[in-house]
Amino acid sequence: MTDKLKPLRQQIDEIDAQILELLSRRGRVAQEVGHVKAETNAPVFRPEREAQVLRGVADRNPGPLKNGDVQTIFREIMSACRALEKRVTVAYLGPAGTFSEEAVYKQFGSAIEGMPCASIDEVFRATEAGTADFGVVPVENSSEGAINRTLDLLLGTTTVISGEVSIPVHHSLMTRTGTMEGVTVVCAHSQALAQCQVWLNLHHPDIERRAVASNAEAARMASQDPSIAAIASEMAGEQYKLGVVEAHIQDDPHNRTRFVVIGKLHTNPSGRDHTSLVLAVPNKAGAVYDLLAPVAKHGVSMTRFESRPARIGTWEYYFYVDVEGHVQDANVARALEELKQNAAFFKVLGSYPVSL
Ligand SMILES: C=C(O[C@@H]1C=C(C(=O)O)C=C[C@H]1O)C(=O)O
Repeated sequence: MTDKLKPLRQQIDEIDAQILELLSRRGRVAQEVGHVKAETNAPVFRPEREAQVLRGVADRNPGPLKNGDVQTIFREIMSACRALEKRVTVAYLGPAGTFSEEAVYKQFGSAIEGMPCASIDEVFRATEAGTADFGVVPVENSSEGAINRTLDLLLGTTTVISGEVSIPVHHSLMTRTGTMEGVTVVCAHSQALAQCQVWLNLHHPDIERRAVASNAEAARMASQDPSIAAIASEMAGEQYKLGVVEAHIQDDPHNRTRFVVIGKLHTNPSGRDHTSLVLAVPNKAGAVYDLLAPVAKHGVSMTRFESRPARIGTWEYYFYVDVEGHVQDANVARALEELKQNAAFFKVLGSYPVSL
């Protein structure tokens, strides 16, 4: 056995030496890129370029490693190379161990400074003030719909959307002991309680449900009190040394949350992009229909349409619309120009690469 392993491990050692040499070369080139950018005051983080690199490695991947795994490795390589230019600071809804933190790492890799914030409002504030270079905020969940606070803040922010990240959201029921003995209350963020309501009704109909600030906070509470069970990610459970009572209790097995990256950076076209806008129309018959006509006319696909009350006491709404393409694409530019003519309110939130 050992005789057979030895030469194979020698091969791996030789390959690792080559990988290390190549990584070092890549790092030195990234440093040069950093110097060129510094001369022209150009931004360090280029989401469109990173998206192209990640799509490229998936397209050219000869196997046997899976595309997603190769992309994870390259995500980290780019993160480490980027950190040689500058370590970007990213604000997100904390504490550590939330799905927002997972989204941050999926977008930026781990060579960053994470800045956990107490609320979505604070993420916007930190990014607007420049305390953070970027912010990552949840915008919609596949089972529960829009994250209204994010939509409301996007309306007035001076930041733009420079990226999107979508991650699978799996919830587990966890306690200190890994059993439900002595448990009188289940704590989680209100979204997570909603995403697990059918399962809870079926298995624990009589246990009190309590909404808390985040799932990670619920996990922290459960770690200190045996009468509390938390619904959170297993990552958060591990952080607080909880035992799993039941894994994957979310009602929809394909449950996902989409996040947007906010910042001051206007992203260039990557070849596969989305553009987000907010619109309002005068309150008259057929106005929404007329408003959206240019989208179809110019062959632009709409991928999302969401409404929010304008909160000015009348039945008026803001419409949050996502379309395929970049504001610099000719058909998108023409459609937006016409949309703007018919709109009482019009704001482009940003164009950015489609998430992996
Ligand atoms: C090296 C660059 O800077 C950053 C790092 C990248 C990389 O390591 O491939 C890609 C884009 C930038 O976010 C670059 O702009 O090319």
